[in-house]
Amino acid sequence: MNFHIDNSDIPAGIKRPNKCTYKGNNIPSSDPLPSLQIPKFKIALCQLTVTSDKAMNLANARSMMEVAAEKGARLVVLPEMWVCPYANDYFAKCSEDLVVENSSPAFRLLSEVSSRLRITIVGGSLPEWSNGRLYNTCCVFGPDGELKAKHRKLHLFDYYAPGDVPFRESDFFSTGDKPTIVDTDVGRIGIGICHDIRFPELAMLYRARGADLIIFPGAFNMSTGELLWELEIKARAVDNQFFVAACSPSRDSTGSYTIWGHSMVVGPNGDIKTSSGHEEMIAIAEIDYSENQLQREIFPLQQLRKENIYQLLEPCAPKHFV
Ligand SMILES: NC(=O)CC(=O)C(=O)O
Repeated sequence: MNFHIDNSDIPAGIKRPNKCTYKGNNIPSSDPLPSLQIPKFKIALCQLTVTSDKAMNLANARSMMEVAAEKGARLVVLPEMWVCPYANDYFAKCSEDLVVENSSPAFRLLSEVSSRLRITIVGGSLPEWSNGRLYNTCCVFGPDGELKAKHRKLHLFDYYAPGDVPFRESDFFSTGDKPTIVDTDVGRIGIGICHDIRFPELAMLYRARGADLIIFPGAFNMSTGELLWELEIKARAVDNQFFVAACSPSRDSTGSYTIWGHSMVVGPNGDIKTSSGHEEMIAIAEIDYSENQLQREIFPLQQLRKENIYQLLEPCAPKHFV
């Protein structure tokens, strides 16, 4: 299992000095933990109701972020697809070009709110239009209102469960091609979008790069949500011994795709720090990164790894098991 982190997409000011090549058995045994110096802070997950009226969604996001900041949150998170319903009919018509200056109302909103309220915003995701392609994209803004990172969903959600409504994101979106890890005022954060949570290698990569927290804007449906939402969030947290936060739209959002909700923050030992129901609300939790360190002392998993035994070099043929 070889990973190469390319953070060339991250603005120069926040680039890590060295690129890191993670070769499976080469996970640093003691991560750099600059964030231990960061005092406890509050994270707010805004579980918005998304309608077919984009202007209304933007206004609603603005007021929920303002309430979150009033409640003391320094890190505010929005859900996957908060500018339009998570439905094929809306992606192209609600898309925004994030590069052409002033052409993205959502970009302007996130930049303005983050700088005015002096907060870090992980801006959920929106349909991004770029060079003739659509991406499902998350933007991260710092308290100076600057874009710090942009993550394009790496794993598109193509789903065909018998008896359930099929969904093919790949009919509309192109995939991203980079992991996204960003140093912010509230720690080193790895970003994934929804289905990205099902690929543990991505979270492991973020762990190897010293992430304190991973954030997944997401929108699981009623079947996958009930069975897997909490399980996936907890699994990524306990395997990697860091915080994981996942923020969903509320269930009464518009569209044929019914959303599970239950935005949640889970700590490094698997305990739920906050969890919403399925209705519109803001879920707030306190994050203390010393819990990551404590958990790593209680269970020193990194030191026990035996990559020489289970490193994934190639797809396993059955003969490997005899
Ligand atoms: N939005 C998604 O990627 C949906 C998903 O992963 C799910 O399980 O539902």
